[in-house]
Amino acid sequence: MLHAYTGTAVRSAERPLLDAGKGDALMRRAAWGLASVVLRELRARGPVAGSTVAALVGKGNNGGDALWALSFLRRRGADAVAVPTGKTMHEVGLAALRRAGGRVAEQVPENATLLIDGVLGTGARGGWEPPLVPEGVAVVVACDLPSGVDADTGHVAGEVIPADVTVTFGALKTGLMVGAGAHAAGRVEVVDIGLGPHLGEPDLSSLERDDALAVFAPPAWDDHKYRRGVLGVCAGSEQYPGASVLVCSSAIASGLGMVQYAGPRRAADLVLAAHPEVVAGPGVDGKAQAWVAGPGLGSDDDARRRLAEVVDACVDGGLPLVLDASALDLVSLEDLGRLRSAGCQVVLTPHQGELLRLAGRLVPEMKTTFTAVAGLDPVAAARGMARELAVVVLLKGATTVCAAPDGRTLVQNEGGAALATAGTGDCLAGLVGSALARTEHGRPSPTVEKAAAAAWLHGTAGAVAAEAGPFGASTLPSAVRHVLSGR
Ligand SMILES: NC(=O)C1=CN([C@@H]2O[C@H](COP(=O)(O)OP(=O)(O)OC[C@H]3O[C@@H](n4cnc5c(N)ncnc54)[C@H](OP(=O)(O)O)[C@@H]3O)[C@@H](O)[C@H]2O)[C@@H](O)CC1
Ligand SMILES: Nc1ncnc2c1ncn2[C@@H]1O[C@H](COP(=O)(O)OP(=O)(O)O)[C@@H](O)[C@H]1O
Repeated sequence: MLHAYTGTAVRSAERPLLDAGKGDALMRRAAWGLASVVLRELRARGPVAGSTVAALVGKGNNGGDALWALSFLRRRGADAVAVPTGKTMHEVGLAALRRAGGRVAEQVPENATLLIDGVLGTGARGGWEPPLVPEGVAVVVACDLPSGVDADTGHVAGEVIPADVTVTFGALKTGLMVGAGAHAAGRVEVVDIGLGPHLGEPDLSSLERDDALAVFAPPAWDDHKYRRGVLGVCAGSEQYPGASVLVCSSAIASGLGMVQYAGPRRAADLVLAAHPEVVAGPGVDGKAQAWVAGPGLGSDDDARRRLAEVVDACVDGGLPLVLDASALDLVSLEDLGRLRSAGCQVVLTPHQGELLRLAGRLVPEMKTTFTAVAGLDPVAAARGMARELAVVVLLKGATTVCAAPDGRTLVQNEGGAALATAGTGDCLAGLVGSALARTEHGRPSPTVEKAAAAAWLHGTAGAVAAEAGPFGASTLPSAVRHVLSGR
């Protein structure tokens, strides 16, 4: 599991070391880490001696890191060129560069093969306008953060130079894990500068492969179908029958004992045609150990009745429930209160539009806040909703944010924009349901972690599917099987 800290927290962690007079040592350690990554990138492309490395240098400490890194690179024989973006540069760093034989230029030289972005780090406020990067630059390495990324949220207020690699100091920053910041950062490498004892609790985390696969573990040798997990699916309608197939297919592909479908004839027939193993009927009676409700349900009286039936079944059995799509427009505060009282784990899986509608209906006093933060700070939006409604919220988007009522938050970035196609959210709902329905043989995982594991599997399957070209949601379940087969 990866852990990230806000830029603010990292700055506070640096404070005792700065107060102890260790600022210069910290900077040199950070810069040496940056130079090491740059050397590796250069060596992968040819000899270091004789190559030209340029750095865009801001006036703060981020620029100081870049200047020191250039000085180390100059001593390895590279032509090291600082390009200031303001009137001043970090004095000690500049002196080090000059001592090493580096130079200062007004523009990035046309023959530069590698560019260090050392303009803004954790001290950035608002946006900036980067200069044009010459075409010959083969690699961009960001110093601490791509300049202009908000280290606390990942929001990019202005423009950004997309990095191939970001070398970040002290700890992963939240801004490198969320939204535009995660997208601009490229591959992220962390350089330890000794902040560990001062960092405290992480702001958020992200599941890695093994964490997610532990949730979707294979059955135990003596499992039977009911012990592996039975998922109830209340999805699809006469108008949107396909959603029922997508939810059931992805759940089956993730490895469950049984999928039970509750819905109208036309949708049930489609499900059975695709998966004769599904147990289908009009109502909720059966052996489900968790339910997914919502995809393709519609908004008519029948949808209301069907959702009410599932909520009753979950309340009666204390069963976990995933509410997605139409169900997010239908569920009431009273429903959520009853589920909570019955001890049910509840996961809401809105995209941004659904989150805003949900806020408007259920927490009108918070609507303005949610509208303000939803786009630029999805973590705050998901956390706010999870806290207000006392449920786990999985907020979909380029970064999927899973937040628990106590604030614990996991973010996943595995999928790409190829996932932005109708019905992939239905597949995700099936995977979240599967994570909640399955019997845990090892250490029990908190609900928020199960939701994040489903997001990891969904995103990774999306990436696998995209390798073969554009795809539709019905392709995802086979990619889910592919991912799980590579355990
Ligand atoms: N502390 C340490 O010992 C260590 C710190 N480390 C490094 O320091 C970095 C933080 O350094 P920092 O605090 O100097 O801030 P930094 O990100 O360089 O930028 C602030 C400068 O830019 C300016 N500015 C702000 N926004 C702007 C905008 N939109 N457009 C244009 N200008 C803008 C702002 O000027 P102002 O507007 O305030 O006059 C200020 O001068 C951190 O990311 C890491 O790389 C490592 O070496 C480890 C040890
Ligand atoms: N730009 C993107 N990058 C990565 N994933 C995305 C992007 N856009 C959408 N997704 C993912 O695609 C899925 C879409 O879900 P949703 O909007 O509910 O679709 P539907 O309701 O049609 O099934 C979500 O899992 C979301 O996180």
